[in-house]
Amino acid sequence: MKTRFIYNPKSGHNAKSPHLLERARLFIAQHKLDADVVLTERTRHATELARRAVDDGCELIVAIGGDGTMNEVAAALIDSPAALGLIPCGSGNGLGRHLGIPGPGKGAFRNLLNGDIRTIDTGLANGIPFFNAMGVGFDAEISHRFNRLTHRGLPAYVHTTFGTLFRFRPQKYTIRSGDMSITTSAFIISVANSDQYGNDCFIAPGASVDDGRLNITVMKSIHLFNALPIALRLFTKRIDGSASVQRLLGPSFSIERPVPGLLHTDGETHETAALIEVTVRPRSLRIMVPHREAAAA
Ligand SMILES: Nc1ncnc2c1ncn2[C@@H]1O[C@H](COP(=O)(O)OP(=O)(O)OP(=O)(O)O)[C@@H](O)[C@H]1O
Repeated sequence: MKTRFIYNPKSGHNAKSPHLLERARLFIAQHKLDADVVLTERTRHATELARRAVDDGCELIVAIGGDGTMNEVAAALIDSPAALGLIPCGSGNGLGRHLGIPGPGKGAFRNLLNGDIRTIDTGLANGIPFFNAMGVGFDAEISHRFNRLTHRGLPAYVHTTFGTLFRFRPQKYTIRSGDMSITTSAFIISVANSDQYGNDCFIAPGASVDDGRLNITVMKSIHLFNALPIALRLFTKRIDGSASVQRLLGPSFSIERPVPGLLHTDGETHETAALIEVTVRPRSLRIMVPHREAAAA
């Protein structure tokens, strides 16, 4: 299978140590693969590299990075015959965790040799693709601040979150889907394809990446007294029981706010219009996941 590895030297652990670059090259040599490794040089470059890989006839295109790199590579593979491979090494790895794709020290490379191909849904927010989750409000603000940090990881994420939490003000939104319309003040509106943001923080427990539907989670208010209980619920898949949370499921939604602002797609932020149209493109991305028997073992 003609394969190309796309390595982001700036993501997660790669920024601290380039050992995965060497590991990928060694893996190719050891298994005599028809494969090569290319490095990203700037934001969005991974999409260009992945497009070129598809044009070159690659059947497997492997992102070595976090959810941002995964998103950029996957964006070029929508509706293409090429499959995405993941060596998840970012700070959250939401899609990889949801799909049971192990980290590089735990079988991610082996998975590329003996994995199964699954075809998953793609979400689009005003035309911008996402594969794990998109969101507005506090969610997008945190992504924006987090992306500007030089030191990432769970401790930095927790620090950024709590540093911003009590200063952030909820905004008014109208969510529409078919005949349904809800106007509410919300702290976060998250639209998830998978069940988690990353780091086993479950924003949409029970979500499926191939059911042709997206999961909206509206968090209405977060304040001094409910922040910790909500955090505990997020990490124990019990967010549904919170009085501050409302969930919706469907193939398309619009989310309207009074003014334009930020949204994030898989953790990368974008300025966008006040009206956000969110749609799903069912089963449009092929991705290599652990072989069913190996995953069950
Ligand atoms: N050579 C480069 N120089 C600077 N930025 C880059 C380069 N290559 C890719 N990027 C950008 O690096 C960003 C971070 O990548 P990625 O999300 O994979 O890592 P992460 O943020 O550490 O992981 P996670 O999303 O899991 O937290 C992406 O926005 C990507 O566009």
